[in-house]
Amino acid sequence: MAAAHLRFFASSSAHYPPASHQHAHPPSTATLHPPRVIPNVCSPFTVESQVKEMKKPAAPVLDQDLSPAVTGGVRDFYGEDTATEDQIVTPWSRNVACGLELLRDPQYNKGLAFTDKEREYHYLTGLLPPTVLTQQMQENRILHNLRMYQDPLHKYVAVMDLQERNERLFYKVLIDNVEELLPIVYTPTVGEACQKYGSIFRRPRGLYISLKERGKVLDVIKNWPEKLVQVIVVTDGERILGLGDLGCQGMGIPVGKLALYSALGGIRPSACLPITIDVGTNNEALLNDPFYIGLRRRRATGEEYASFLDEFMSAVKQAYGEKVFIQFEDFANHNAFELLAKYQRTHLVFNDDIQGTAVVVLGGLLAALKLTGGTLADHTFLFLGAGEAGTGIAELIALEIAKQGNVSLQEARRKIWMVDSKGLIVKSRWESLQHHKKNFAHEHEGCRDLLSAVEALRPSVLIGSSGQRSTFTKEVLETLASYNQKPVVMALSNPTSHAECTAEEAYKWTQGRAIFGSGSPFDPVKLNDKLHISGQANNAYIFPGTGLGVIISGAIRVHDDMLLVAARALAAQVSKENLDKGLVYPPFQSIRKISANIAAAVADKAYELGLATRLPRPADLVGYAESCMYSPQYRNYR
Ligand SMILES: NC(=O)C1=CN([C@@H]2O[C@H](COP(=O)(O)OP(=O)(O)OC[C@H]3O[C@@H](n4cnc5c(N)ncnc54)[C@H](OP(=O)(O)O)[C@@H]3O)[C@@H](O)[C@H]2O)C=CC1
Ligand SMILES: CC(=O)C(=O)O
Ligand SMILES: [Mg+2]
Repeated sequence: MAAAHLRFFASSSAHYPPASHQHAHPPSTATLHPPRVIPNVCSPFTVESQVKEMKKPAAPVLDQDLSPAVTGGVRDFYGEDTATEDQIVTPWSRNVACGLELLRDPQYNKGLAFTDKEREYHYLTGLLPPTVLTQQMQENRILHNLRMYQDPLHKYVAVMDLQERNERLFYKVLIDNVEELLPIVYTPTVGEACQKYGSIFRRPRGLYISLKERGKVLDVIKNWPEKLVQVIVVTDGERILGLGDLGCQGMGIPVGKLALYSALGGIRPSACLPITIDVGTNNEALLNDPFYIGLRRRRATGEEYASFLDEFMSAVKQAYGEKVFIQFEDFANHNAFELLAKYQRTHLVFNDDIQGTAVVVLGGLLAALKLTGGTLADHTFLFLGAGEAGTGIAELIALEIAKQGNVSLQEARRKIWMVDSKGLIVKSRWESLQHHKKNFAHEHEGCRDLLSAVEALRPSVLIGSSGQRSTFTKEVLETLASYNQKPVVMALSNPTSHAECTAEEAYKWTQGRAIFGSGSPFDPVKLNDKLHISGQANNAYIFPGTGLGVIISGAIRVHDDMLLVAARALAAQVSKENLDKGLVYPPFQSIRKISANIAAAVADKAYELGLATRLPRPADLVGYAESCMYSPQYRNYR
């Protein structure tokens, strides 16, 4: 029933029963009402686990349908009410927070925005200076202070501190100033933050699951206080952006991605769980760094790695049910393809680097067709980099060409060429090629480098997914522009220091004719009195809306057709005004609207494919998606 799924998106804080009705459970949204029905007052309940461990695991409850039990009330989520004496449970309890404890709880703290009445009722009088500020005034003050920092890493630390202090204010500031703050909480600054995570570490955020916990992963997951987790972003830290193996310090990425899930896609922060799986690191500098926060051992591989990941994936399902959306992020490609292929049969998984990136690039290319003319099949695509991002994008482009032109996938793939670290991928290299590259090994003479491949193949679209800076050289881009009126150039690699070229280089070396997008943002470029604004070809356009679409429809799997419609939905939101400026992505400013549209398209496809479980299908999916989105406005406390 509609009410059953609406429940998941209402604010949990607004609906807690009074203290006299406390359960032995953490606060749950299970008794929530549809999201539009939000009372003005709530009590700031906090959750505590009083005893860490008892005897042995409670029976897992696999079904995450939180419909009230027959007798009413909250579903026995972890089977704690039905546990026998032999079984161990985690004794969660809940309190009404007040005084300093309330000020230190980021979920409920409002700082100087607590009203006099709230201060009196919640024992805050005297703990705050007398001024009462509005949330907007608080935001203005935060921005004023942030803008005083010159170093982006200082801004990162300040913004993360805000998230630790006052979650709603953090999200309001982020949502209202997304274009200014995205480069701080996300690429490029998050890359530097991960490199220095050990030094800037203040308070832990997210869940660290290390090999030390082998055999006890479910117990570790149960330490996480939120029980209604809907999205997990997990990394093992082996390929963090283009920065390589950062081990346990990769945690900045799941934390950052999930902040975007809430800010850009409207998933409730409490439903988001960042996880880092620490299986060691092969980064010598980190292993020798006294401030390194992870396990000091080399990476587990083979059976040791695979069985640990297996234990993790089963534990997640046991803890949060079948429909928790698990996003793999920044795994090295020797694991990423295999993990996706293996777990997409049994879990609701999504690999952002393979699938999310594919969608954002396809979306940009579909929009670019309005500038270049023709169809996708009229183009020749050349990639520098044939890893997760590169081959993921290539496969989705081929799928779209095949669907549009009613041709076979094999034929569609012939439009696509790839260069890896050993040169052009051609048939003669077949025996030594990794599996994910084989579909793009065509009959052709080998080319040693990108320039000779450009000369030989004369592509119209050049895509960089190599993680290698400055590889789109002057010669490469000039050659591309010598026979293309409007060459499409995407320098996807992150962070900025790893981009294949800068925006300035792309425009300068193509005489301002390039249609350019990059993984990390570049400032507008002025060339011959014309201002060129480039788009950010980053999966941040995609994963928040895709995740929202999956959740609101209760989809049980991610199907390729859901990715195609997400790309088309993104392209459809590029206006004529954007295109006139050379932009093939809509501005991030309207990202929540963009995410709602992507969510609606993904959900619609899930219903059409019979993969959706939340029935009946809402008639107005865009409106429904918007109504489900988290709002960071403060609530009034009684
Ligand atoms: N904008 C966005 O949204 C996204 C951007 N990215 C970025 O893309 C980059 C690559 O990520 P990903 O695909 O996951 O990484 P992978 O490691 O899976 O792939 C990298 C590819 O680049 C190739 N390569 C490395 N060095 C060179 C070189 N000198 N010349 C030619 N090819 C080279 C590798 O070749 P070989 O196979 O021979 O080793 C490999 O095929 C990263 O910087 C990442 O940040 C990733 C996801 C999303
Ligand atoms: C954006 C992203 O996911 C990456 O660079 O890995
Ligand atoms: Mg990534």
